Amino acid sequence: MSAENECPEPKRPRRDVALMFDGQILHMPSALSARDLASLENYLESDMVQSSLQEAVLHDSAAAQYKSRRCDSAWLHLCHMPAARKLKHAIKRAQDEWEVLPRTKRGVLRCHYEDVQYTEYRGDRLAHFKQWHIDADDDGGDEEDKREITVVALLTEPGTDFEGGDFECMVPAYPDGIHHTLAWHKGDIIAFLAKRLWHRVLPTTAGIRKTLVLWAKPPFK
Ligand SMILES: O=C(O)CCC(=O)C(=O)O
Ligand SMILES: [Fe+2]
Repeated sequence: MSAENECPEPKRPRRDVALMFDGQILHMPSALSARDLASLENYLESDMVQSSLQEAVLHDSAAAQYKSRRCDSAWLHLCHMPAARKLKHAIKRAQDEWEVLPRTKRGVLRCHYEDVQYTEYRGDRLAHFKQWHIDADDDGGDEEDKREITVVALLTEPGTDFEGGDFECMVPAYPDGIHHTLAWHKGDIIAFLAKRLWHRVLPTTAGIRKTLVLWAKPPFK
């Protein structure tokens, strides 16, 4: 068959990496390829991962306001997955933008990556993280409060794989800022400053919303 007769899958128009919402979110469209997503899907559906999903734990820092959350999470190494490399690449891209983590004299990023948080927001649980929160509190003393950069990868498609589950943010800050809803797609990655961006996830009303979150913090001495 000649190339003209082949019928490739329709591709979404390529979108560029963009700073959004007053520069508080760095949006990286299609950062995960169809192949990355397919291998992740197999792994995330395995008994090993499914049996380690647990009701997500609340962070008790007062300012971070982790008070209202209902979803299932597992902490994963993902070291063998191409997606892990892409998440770290997104952290590096965010560091280039915001310079919040140290670098070596040669300019190489020095940081500690947490394990990856995989979360399922199930429609049948009306799962959510609807409490406005930041991921780390400047004045907090918890290990989580050392987080500087958050990256989130969306693994299922809004409106197709799940309903609801909007990612919302408020800029410049909660409670008096402007309220935005992120328009993003399966395979997109966003990055933001863990101590700065006020955000939340509205209830998923059908299907399953799935995300990976990676946090980077300064290296241990
Ligand atoms: O799943 C998301 O889109 C973000 C989740 C979140 O805000 C968090 O785990 O702190
Ligand atoms: Fe968060």
